[in-house]
Amino acid sequence: MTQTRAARLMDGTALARRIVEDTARRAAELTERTGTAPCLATVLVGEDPASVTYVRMKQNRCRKAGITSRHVALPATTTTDELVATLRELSADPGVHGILLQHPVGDHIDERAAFEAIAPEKDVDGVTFASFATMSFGLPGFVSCTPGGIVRLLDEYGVDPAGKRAVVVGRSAILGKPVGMLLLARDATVTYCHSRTRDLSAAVREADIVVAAVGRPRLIRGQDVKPGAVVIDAGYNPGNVGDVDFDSAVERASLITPVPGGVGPMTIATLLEQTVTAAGRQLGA
Ligand SMILES: Nc1nc2c(c(=O)[nH]1)N[C@@H](CN(C=O)c1ccc(C(=O)N[C@@H](CCC(=O)O)C(=O)O)cc1)CN2
Repeated sequence: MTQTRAARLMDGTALARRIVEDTARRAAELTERTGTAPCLATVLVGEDPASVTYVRMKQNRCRKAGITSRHVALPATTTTDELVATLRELSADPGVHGILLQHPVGDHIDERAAFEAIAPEKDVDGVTFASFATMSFGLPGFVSCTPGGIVRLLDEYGVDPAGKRAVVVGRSAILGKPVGMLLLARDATVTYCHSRTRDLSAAVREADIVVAAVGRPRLIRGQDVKPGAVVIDAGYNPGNVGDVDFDSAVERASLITPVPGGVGPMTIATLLEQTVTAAGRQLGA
């Protein structure tokens, strides 16, 4: 008789719904107490269809949670200086409590310069150097949203990273690097893999926790997953395909995030939660 072992799914949709419900309660209390609703400014450069969809999802969720949103749509021809000026204006505007610059912004723009124009107290997407530093040192501040959401999922499913080998595949500024720092802060032994890693399969086979965050469809295959490992798929690829080959990985992992319904919803829930926190601090409540 053959025995099949399939991993438990980590349900990001359900956890995100609970976080958004709690955030909506906090937003209502804050609005009642201060007479001002929390406000998130979303900034989109160009009309990349995926980015348009993500920004719309964020605005819809804001509306449902009692957070107002102000949208700034800029043409694809926007220069770095123009984008920086827009973000500085929003940073100085007392009616805006959080700022989200949708990534990517286009190759002709210096994205880092743009991120750094966001005031740290309004950096609810956790993309500035200041947020990276506070997050890495476990100090008060805002975490990068997808990494923050991943750690919440691990907590929810009772996964303690302490002493575990965590392999992060990808080193982007808003995902790979910060998720590694959060896992390190939880005492995991963290290895980063990237395009110059010599033997990715060998590294992944050692991992108790794998975070796939590279944007390469189905790069991580079941045969490379250590039996019983926790597999987090943070890949966003066209057609809702993750970076993990789910069908093979689910047979080896103990816990795995699906795509869709895993990490994605947690990204937006974290953004909303941090927007209300930012508003509370700025409104002195
Ligand atoms: N400034 C930022 N830019 C980008 C981020 C980010 O966190 N900050 N992350 C990604 C894209 N992203 C948010 O912007 C995002 C992607 C996917 C989801 C999501 O909930 N996906 C669903 C499926 C959605 C669908 O049905 O199409 C899921 O996985 O279940 C949320 C946010 C890049 N840019």
